[in-house]
Amino acid sequence: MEQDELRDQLVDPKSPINIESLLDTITALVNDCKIPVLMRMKSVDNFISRYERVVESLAALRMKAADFRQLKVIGRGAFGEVHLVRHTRTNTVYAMKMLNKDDMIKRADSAFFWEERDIMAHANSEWIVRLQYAFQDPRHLYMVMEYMPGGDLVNLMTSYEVSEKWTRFYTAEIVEALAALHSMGYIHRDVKPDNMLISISGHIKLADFGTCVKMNANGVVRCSTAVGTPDYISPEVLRNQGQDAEFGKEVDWWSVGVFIYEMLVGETPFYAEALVSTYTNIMNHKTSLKFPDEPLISTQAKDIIKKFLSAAPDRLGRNSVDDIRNHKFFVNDEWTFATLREASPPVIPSLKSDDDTTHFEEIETRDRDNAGDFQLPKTFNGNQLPFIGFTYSNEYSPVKNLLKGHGA
Ligand SMILES: CN(C)[C@H]1CCc2nc(NC(=O)c3cccc([C@H]4CCCN4C(=O)Nc4cccc(C#N)c4)c3)sc2C1
Repeated sequence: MEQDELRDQLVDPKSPINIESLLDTITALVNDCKIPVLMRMKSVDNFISRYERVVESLAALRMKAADFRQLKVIGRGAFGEVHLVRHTRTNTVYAMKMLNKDDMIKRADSAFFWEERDIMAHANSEWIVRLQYAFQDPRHLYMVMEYMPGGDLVNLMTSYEVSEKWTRFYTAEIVEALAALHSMGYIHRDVKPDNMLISISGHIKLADFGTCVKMNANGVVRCSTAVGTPDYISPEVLRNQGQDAEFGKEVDWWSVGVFIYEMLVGETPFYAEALVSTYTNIMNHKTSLKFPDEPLISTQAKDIIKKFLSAAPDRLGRNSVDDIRNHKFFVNDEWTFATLREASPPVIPSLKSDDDTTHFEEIETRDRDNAGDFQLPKTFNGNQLPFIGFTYSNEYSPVKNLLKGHGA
C-alpha cells in the first residue's frame, strides 16, 4: 500500500482503519485488559503500565459526554435514552442518544446500531436526521444528532384533529424519506409515527434506524427475527416468524398504509386488545380491513390505503416509487412531489427558545443505580471489541487535518 494511500485511509470516515477507529482500538484494548486478574500476567501488566496513561490523556482530548450539558430526557428506547443537550464549546443544542453497553453485551445484541450510525452519518439527505458526532466511553455509545423541536407525529396526532389535507402532506414527505433510505439500499422495518420527527421548519425527517437492514443485490433481505412494532408489521414478515424469510422494501410501504389509516381514522386498522388478535387481523387483512362510517374518508384515500395494505406481490410501491407519487390521493393544488420541500407545512412548531421541549412528552427519569449493576468482568471478555470503529465526527478533527497536511 503506497504511503499516501495509507494516509488517505487514515482520514477516510468510511475506512475501518481511519484514525478514530485506531484510537478506539487502543482505548478498547486497555479497557478490556485493565482487570486485576489479567494484570497478574507480566505481558498484560507491562502493556497496561505503558498505555494506561496514554489512553487517559487521549480520552481527555477526544469528544466525551462532559462536553455536553444535559438539559432534558426527550425519549427512551430498549437500550437507552435520548437527551436534549447543549454542546458547551459551540452552545448548540442536539439530541444525544445514549445506548448502554452493558445491556447490549448482556443480551448479545451489540451490532444493530451500525446501520443507524452509518445511515445518519452518510445519508446527507434533508429527509433523514443527521448525525453530527458519534463517540463512546466504557459504559455507553453516544449519537449526537440534530434536534427536531417539533416532536414526533404521535404527539401531533394527539394534539390535533388531522385532516386529509395534512395527511396528504405528511404521507408525501414520508414517501420521499423512505425513497431516500431505500435508494441507499436499506429497509427501515419499523416505520411508524414515533419515528417521524418534525423539524423547526415543520417538515418531516425519518429517525431511529436501529431496525434498518441492508438489502442484498436482488433488493431483498433474509432475516428471521420479526422486527418492528406489532400494529405496523407486514403479513409477510409476520408469517415467516422464525424461518428464514425473504422480503423487500415493500414491507415499509405496508407500514405507510397503516400510517395513513391511523391519521385519518384515529386508530390503527388491525388494532385489537390481545396481541395475537392483532396478528390474526393482519394475516386476514383482506377481510379484516374495515373503514368506519365516521369520519368520512375520500375514495382516493381508501383506494391508496387498500393498495398499501395488500399482499406483497401486488402492493403499491413494489415496482417503483413513482407508482405511489402518481396516485390520485396526492393530487392537490398546493404542491407536487417536486416542490414539496418548498411547500408550507401544516404545523410550524411554536418555540420559545432553541432548547424548547414542549412538543415532547414528559419522560420520568429512570433512576438506575448505575454503580449497582456494573461489575468488572472476571477475565478478558473482549466486551469493548464490538464497539471499535463507532466513533465518528462529521467535521475534520484536528488530527485528520494534521494528517492531510493542512496543519492543525
Ligand atoms: C432487538 N435488537 C436487534 C435491536 C433492535 C433495534 C433497537 N433499537 C434500539 N433503540 C434504542 O434503544 C433507543 C434508545 C433511545 C431512543 C430510541 C428511539 C425511540 C424513542 C426515541 N428514539 C429516538 O431515536 N429519538 C430521536 C432520534 C433522533 C432525533 C431525535 C430528536 N430530536 C430523537 C431508541 S435498541 C434495539 C435492539
